[in-house]
Amino acid sequence: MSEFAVQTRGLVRRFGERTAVAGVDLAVPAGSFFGLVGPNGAGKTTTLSMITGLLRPTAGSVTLLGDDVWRDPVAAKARMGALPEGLRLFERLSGRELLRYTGRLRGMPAGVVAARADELLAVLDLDAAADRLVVDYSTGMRKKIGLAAALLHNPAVLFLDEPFEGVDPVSAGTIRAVLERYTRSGATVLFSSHVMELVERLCDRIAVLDQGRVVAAGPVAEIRGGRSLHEAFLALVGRRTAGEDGGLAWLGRWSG
Ligand SMILES: Nc1ncnc2c1ncn2[C@@H]1O[C@H](COP(=O)(O)OP(=O)(O)OP(=O)(O)O)[C@@H](O)[C@H]1O
Repeated sequence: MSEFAVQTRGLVRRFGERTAVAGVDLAVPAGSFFGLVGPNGAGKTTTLSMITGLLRPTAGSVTLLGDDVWRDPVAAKARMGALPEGLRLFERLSGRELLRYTGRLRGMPAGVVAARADELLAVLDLDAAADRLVVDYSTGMRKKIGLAAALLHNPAVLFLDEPFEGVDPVSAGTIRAVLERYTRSGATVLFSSHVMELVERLCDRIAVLDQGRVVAAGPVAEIRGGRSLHEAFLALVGRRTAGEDGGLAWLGRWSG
């Protein structure tokens, strides 16, 4: 088996004239908790979509535990779970029905699905809402049921696009605990986030993307270099703060 859970080589994605991902090489060691960070529009979602087999790369390759995601998608997808950005769920199913349906799509025995669904619903604090329709779920509940669906078949590698966005601190803590438990068992998590404090707390390695390229990658302590990850991030992506150049002079000025 490959020592890398995920490896991308020369990954490129163009949309017409625009190059969203401009040659990304990532090596995610098996068993790591890996963060993909970068400013808005850096190419995180596009990269994750290509890695998870949702968006065909313009060039380059992706392997998952040695299987080529685009040449052998069935083998690769059997070993991955994914919580994509803006995940569309089956709104007219209850949370429990959604998990049962997901299990059937994965070809899992009904008894195993029912038992795992009950456990996931309980651990993710969704048991009271298990029989309510997903359309009535809050943002945090949707992330949690999406995570349950992604974990149901016990994948070796889990991909999460902004799993904490719009999630309150209680649900974020629950999600974090489940992910930590999952990586302790030897699984790999690759997730994208803007929340540097969380990335710093959870990840052992990160890659920083900017304008479709990896501008830094490695162990968190190395990237931080004695600073907070937030400071290191700002230094790497080199953005000035909006309004510092004298724009918005009219804002907050009232007369009369
Ligand atoms: N379907 C598309 N068609 C055209 N351009 C796209 C498409 N998807 C993404 N892009 C462009 O590709 C670039 C990277 O977008 P992407 O969503 O991957 O960034 P991101 O790092 O995930 O950003 P965010 O943090 O805001 O979610 C952006 O310039 C975006 O406008």
